[in-house]
Amino acid sequence: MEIIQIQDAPPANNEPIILCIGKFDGVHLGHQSILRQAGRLKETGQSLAVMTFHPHPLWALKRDERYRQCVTPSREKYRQLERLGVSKVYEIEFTEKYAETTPETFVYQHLSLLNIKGIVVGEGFNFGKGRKSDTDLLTDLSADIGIPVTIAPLMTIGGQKISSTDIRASIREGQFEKVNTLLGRNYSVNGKVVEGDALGRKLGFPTANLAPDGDYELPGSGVYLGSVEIATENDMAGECWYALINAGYRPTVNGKDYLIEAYLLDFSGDLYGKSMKVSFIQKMREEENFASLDELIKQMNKDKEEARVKLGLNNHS
Ligand SMILES: Cc1cc2nc3c(=O)[nH]c(=O)nc-3n(C[C@H](O)[C@H](O)[C@H](O)COP(=O)(O)O)c2cc1C
Ligand SMILES: Nc1ncnc2c1ncn2[C@@H]1O[C@H](COP(=O)(O)OP(=O)(O)O)[C@@H](O)[C@H]1O
Repeated sequence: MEIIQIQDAPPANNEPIILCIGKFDGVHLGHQSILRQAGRLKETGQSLAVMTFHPHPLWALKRDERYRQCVTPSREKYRQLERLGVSKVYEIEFTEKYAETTPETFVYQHLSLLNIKGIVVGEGFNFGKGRKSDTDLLTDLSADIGIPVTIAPLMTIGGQKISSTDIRASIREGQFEKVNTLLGRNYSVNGKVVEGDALGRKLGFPTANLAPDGDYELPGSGVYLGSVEIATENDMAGECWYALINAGYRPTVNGKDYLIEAYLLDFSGDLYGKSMKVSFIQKMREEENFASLDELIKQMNKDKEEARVKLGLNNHS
């Protein structure tokens, strides 16, 4: 997949494309349905392209904290888009200056440089400077340069529209049954295994400490059931292990900074420096401040047993 970073107009290109425009944070079920709709419009010889923005406009312009972190920071977003058949991404660096782009400039001067056979956006899509820059205006301006626009209806679950903002809030609350349903896959954080205080192995629970590779919306403190995929040399498709994940501040050992660490069930080996994908399945309990390390170990053993029962693993290791 080709990723083209731009600050305003894209470089002129004659390759015929169907273009989806949006932030696509999370590449959730709603986004997936927009991409599927675009895929259906695609004729032989045409490819699927996405035009997206980074950072989120509401962070860039209003410093609204709810929009700083992402369900899928760029790298993970592009990995998910590629899986869904997208072969080209235009990533617009969203700045205060870019926000001044009028709808007319965006369509007549930017989009016109590409060979767009159709545009697909979700219902409620907004673009360009000014309040009336909605899907109707996009449809009208695009019609002037001969591009049909399809508005994909917003997908709902239980009467509620699927939204990246809600998903981010649910990640903070550790509600992974809900998050994973809305994403259509398990929420995950990618990164490298880094060294910690080397206490885990003394407690009988070595934990691979994660340095995330992007600005992820991170789970609230707690102990989670999940899995860890260890990357092979160049990609993320590697061995997968169930895991107990501790996210938070480790009050028992006076931890300072927020950390995600994973104890891989039935694994032994050296993971330092490897890339891993930590996926969250469900919350098991809150992180607690135990009076002693012995009490922490006792609880971790209970956690392990509970996890094995939940996962249907036999209890011999
Ligand atoms: C299953 C599991 C549950 C944990 N629960 C807690 C907890 O409730 N409170 C806490 O302070 N730390 C908890 N921890 C974190 C440990 O304190 C931490 O793994 C240990 O201090 C080792 O740190 P290290 O990786 O820096 O060596 C938990 C870790 C695991 C693997
Ligand atoms: N089952 C396991 N789960 C996680 N890490 C393991 C496991 N077995 C061995 N390891 C190794 O042990 C390291 C963690 O040991 P630990 O004593 O917690 O040290 P640190 O504080 O540096 O993370 C991991 O980074 C990994 O290399």
